[in-house]
Order: sequence, then structure tokens, then C-alpha cells
Amino acid sequence: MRTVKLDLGPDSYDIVIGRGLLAQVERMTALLPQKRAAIVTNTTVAALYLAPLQKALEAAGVQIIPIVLPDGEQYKTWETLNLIFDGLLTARAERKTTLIALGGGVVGDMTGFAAAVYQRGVPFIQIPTTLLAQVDSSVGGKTAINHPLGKNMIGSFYQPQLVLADLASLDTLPDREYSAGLAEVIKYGLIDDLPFLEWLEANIERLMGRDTDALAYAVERSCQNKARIVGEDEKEHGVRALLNLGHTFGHAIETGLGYGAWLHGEAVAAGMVLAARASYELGQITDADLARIIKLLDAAGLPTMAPALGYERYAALMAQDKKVDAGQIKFIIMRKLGESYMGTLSPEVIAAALQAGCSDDAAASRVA
Ligand SMILES: O=C(O)C(=O)C[C@@H](O)[C@H](O)[C@H](O)COP(=O)(O)O
Repeated sequence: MRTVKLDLGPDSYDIVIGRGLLAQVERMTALLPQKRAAIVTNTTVAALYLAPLQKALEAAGVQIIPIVLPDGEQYKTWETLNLIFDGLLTARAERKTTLIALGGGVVGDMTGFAAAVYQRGVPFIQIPTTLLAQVDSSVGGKTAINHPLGKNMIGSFYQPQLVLADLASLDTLPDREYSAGLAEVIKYGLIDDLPFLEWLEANIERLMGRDTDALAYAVERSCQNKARIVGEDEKEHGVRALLNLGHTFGHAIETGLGYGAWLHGEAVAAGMVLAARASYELGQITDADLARIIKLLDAAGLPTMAPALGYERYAALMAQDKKVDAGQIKFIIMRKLGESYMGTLSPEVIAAALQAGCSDDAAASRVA
């Protein structure tokens, strides 16, 4: 078992990583201010993990309110959020009732948002069951729902009290979802951790084989990177924006294709290649660096070409990005391999990146 601490003063919490954590409910029960909790999950995860978790918590004397949502990015909406409030209000959940998010990024982001606003804030625990949620979305307190015009547009910063990343829950994760999580793992190497990027290049086959030790190390190192950055800048006034590498293009892809057509991690992978191509156009990374990035993402089973939505559509979608400042789009760009920064890109550089990095076939390539 490995523990990473996210240091946020009085709001600090542990990210516990290991196999079999779902059954070890004492970590959770120690934090509950009352013997009542709502487990929010989705239909897919409920079928696998809701009953054992509920049973273990009930055996520890905790009364459980189960709330099961539909599964998929297309359900990260006001309507689905309201299902959480319906469940909480019907069961007369109180201010000290803890919300437990059991699932991937969509469940975690929506449950966190519900926890932030239900009765103006209730305690919240994250139990991420996808690789992407374990290495990224469950850590750091970004919560949100999507809007038809833009990804994660309505939300808040609201930290969980604990993150329990049970690596055993990845055993049932479909390959496509697993690869999508690797996109966010690789992202950390590209932001500012070249040694980790090199480790990933050397160990990608072990990771693709879901080797227990390699996976535990990759999750821990990713969480260490995220905890360090969020610990420095919880509300994204500066360095935290680097965690958005690939996301300006990626969110445009997700919104442009319709939520759920590509998984978030797939869109981020193609978005990181577009960011790398822009960095190459600026003369900041070499064609060998670009080839290394593409090779690693490809080995991780991820798309390296983006859908050809057209320059105008990309520009319009990216103009909605949350990093836009006084009308200017801010991108995360690579200064060199393993070092990124926030800056602007000229329309010519964006156009060149899109020209080289989009294909007509890309959109269809991810359809299940
Ligand atoms: O935690 C962060 O900060 C991130 O940007 C991590 C991203 O990987 C994650 O997808 C995040 O939810 C995107 O945030 P957004 O502010 O661009 O919606």
C-alpha cells in the first residue's frame, strides 16, 4: 500500500493506493461525522462494486443511500446531477451525510459538485475505479458538469477528505478505458517529469500488460506529481494550469464530436500531440521529440491524430476554454521534451498543427 499526501493545510488529505482497499472500510468510517453515507455510482460500476462496498460499510454500522446514475460522459449534465439531489432529499440526507463517489471521472466530478452545493457543502470521499480517475480526476478537487457549449463549464473547487485508489478495480476496466487513463499518466511526464517520461517509454509494455508493480508505481508517481502541483496552486492561479496540457484541443474534440464519442483521455492524447506539433512549429521540440511522444501514445493504445473538425470549428470551440483571458486563448506548450509552460499560439501555428495533426479518419477510429 502506498500513500500520497496532498498538502492543503487544514484541507489536506491522503490518496491511498493499493489492492483490496474497497474492503478496508475503516479508513472511510474513521472520517464519517455520522453513521450515514450516500454512495453515488453508475450502472456499470454498481453491477461490479456497489454491493460489496455497501455490505462492508453496513457491517461497520453505516446506513447507506445508494444512488445509481447512467454511465457515460453524455450524462455529465444538470439533469443527472439533479438525480443525486433527488436521491439525497428523498432519503433526507443531512449536512453531515458523507457523499462517496464510486466510479470514474464523470461520477467523481458530479458527486464532488453535488457535495459542494448540497446544503452548501457536505463531506466527500473519492473511490476512483478507473485509471484516469485514480491518476487525475479524483485528486485536486476540480468538480463539474458539462454544458452543450463547453466541457466542465459549471463546477467548483471542492476537495475530498480521502481518495482510495483500489488497483484491483482496474482488473475489470475495458482496454479502451485503461488506455484513456494512460494519456493522463503520460501527461505528467510531458509537463515537467522527464525521468518519468523515460520510465514510461521503457515500461509501456509492462503497463499495457497491467503488471501490478508497474501500475502501482505509475499511479503513485502520477498522484505525487498532481499533489505537488495542486498543493502549490489549488485554485489554478498559475502552475496548476499546466495540468491542462492537451486539454484545450482535447476539450474542443470532445465537445465538437459530442460528449462520449471519444473518451476524455483519448481526446487529451490527440490534444497533446497537437500541442506537441505546435511546439515543434515554434522550434521548441525536435522532430525526434515529436516522434517519441507519438510512439509512446501509440504504444499506449491511444489516438495520435485528431478529428478533422476544421480550423474555424476548433478556433470557435477553443475560444470557450476556461483559460481564455481577455479573449486570448492560453495553451500549454512544450518548451522542450519534459517541460511545459502556458503561452499563446498564433493562428498560423495553430493552423499548421491542425493541418499536420488531423485526419478525416480519426473521428471514426474510436467508435466502439
Ligand atoms: O486538475 C486539473 O487542474 C486538471 O486540469 C486536470 C485535467 O486533466 C482534468 O481533465 C480537469 O478536469 C480539466 O479541468 P478543466 O478546468 O480544464 O475543465
